[in-house]
Amino acid sequence: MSALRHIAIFGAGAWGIALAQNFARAGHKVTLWSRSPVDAASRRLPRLPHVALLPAVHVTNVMPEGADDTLFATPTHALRDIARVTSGRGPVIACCKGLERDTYAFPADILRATCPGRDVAILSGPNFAGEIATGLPAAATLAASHLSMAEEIASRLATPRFRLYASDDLTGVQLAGAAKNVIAIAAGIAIGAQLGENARAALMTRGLAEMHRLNRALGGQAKTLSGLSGMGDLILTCTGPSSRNFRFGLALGQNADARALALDETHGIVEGCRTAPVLLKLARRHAIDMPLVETVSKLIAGDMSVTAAKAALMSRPLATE
Ligand SMILES: NC(=O)c1ccc[n+]([C@@H]2O[C@H](COP(=O)([O-])OP(=O)(O)OC[C@H]3O[C@@H](n4cnc5c(N)ncnc54)[C@H](O)[C@@H]3O)[C@@H](O)[C@H]2O)c1
Ligand SMILES: O=P(O)(O)OC[C@H](O)CO
Repeated sequence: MSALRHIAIFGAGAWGIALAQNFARAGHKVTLWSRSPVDAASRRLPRLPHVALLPAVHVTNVMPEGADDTLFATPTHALRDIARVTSGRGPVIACCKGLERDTYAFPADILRATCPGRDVAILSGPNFAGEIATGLPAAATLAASHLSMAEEIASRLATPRFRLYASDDLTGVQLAGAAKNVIAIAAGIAIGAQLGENARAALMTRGLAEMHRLNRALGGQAKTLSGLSGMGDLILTCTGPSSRNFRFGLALGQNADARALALDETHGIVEGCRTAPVLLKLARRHAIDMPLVETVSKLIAGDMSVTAAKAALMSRPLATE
């Protein structure tokens, strides 16, 4: 295992807590930054109240200093504001999955702009926070612009319970992480509306085809979409009932007032809701057809019913694959 490090994590939500526990369990010193005042004595944080923080995790709302590695586990829309006020040395690693609304920027673009001169990386994969927080085994992709950089960071941050696979495909990894949340909403809708398992499998597969089209146009590598951050995360999020994106879709498919649920972040961020319309605009900029992403965007906005969505998708011209 690598030498012990001081790791700063911004965002004390579900993912920040899980990462903190993982690194602390491996012996690293962890500073977990929370934007709200913290009751440090309880060693429990609201998002995962069943998890008692390990002693090596120091929770604070004061900017951490002197960390070897800095990770961001905030929602994507909060990343720019947080990253621009951090300082320090060592790599900055975004662990969020999404696209910024007005700029169409992926997390690595945001970190490049806000943390000039520092190495930038992305951590993404099939990772439910609750499982990692309790020490169950998992794996993810660690991507950077150069493979040697990704390998170096991955070897430092991998732990006995969290394997990291290096990649030099920032584009593919980030596109997959953003898009799978949108497809998971579609999968949830299919199950919620009792359209069946066949429909879910078809949505996942055709969703993956849409991801491939845009990935190609953006310059991402096809093989990335078969990896942990691609297929791996797509499978987990579309089939794992603890996915917030899937659960949001499920509620939408059951005609529940899901939009209110998505906007209420007290139950955790539903990134796919914010991502869907931005992803659609990005695809249009590149003249890429993403009918599934378009349909999910309309359903989220309340501009289409599930019945109309089913009819529209089933009556599209037949195609090859
Ligand atoms: N939960 C998971 O299983 C998981 C796994 C992998 C990746 N992710 C990704 O990690 C990111 C964070 O997810 P999460 O599950 O931790 O969400 P969460 O809703 O549980 O927590 C988000 C945290 O960010 C903080 N935050 C929100 N807005 C902020 C702002 N403007 N400034 C500062 N802090 C702010 C919140 O207070 C909260 O502590 C998302 O992009 C998500 O897709 C989540
Ligand atoms: O709960 P979700 O839908 O945000 O998914 C969490 C992770 O991204 C799964 O890898």
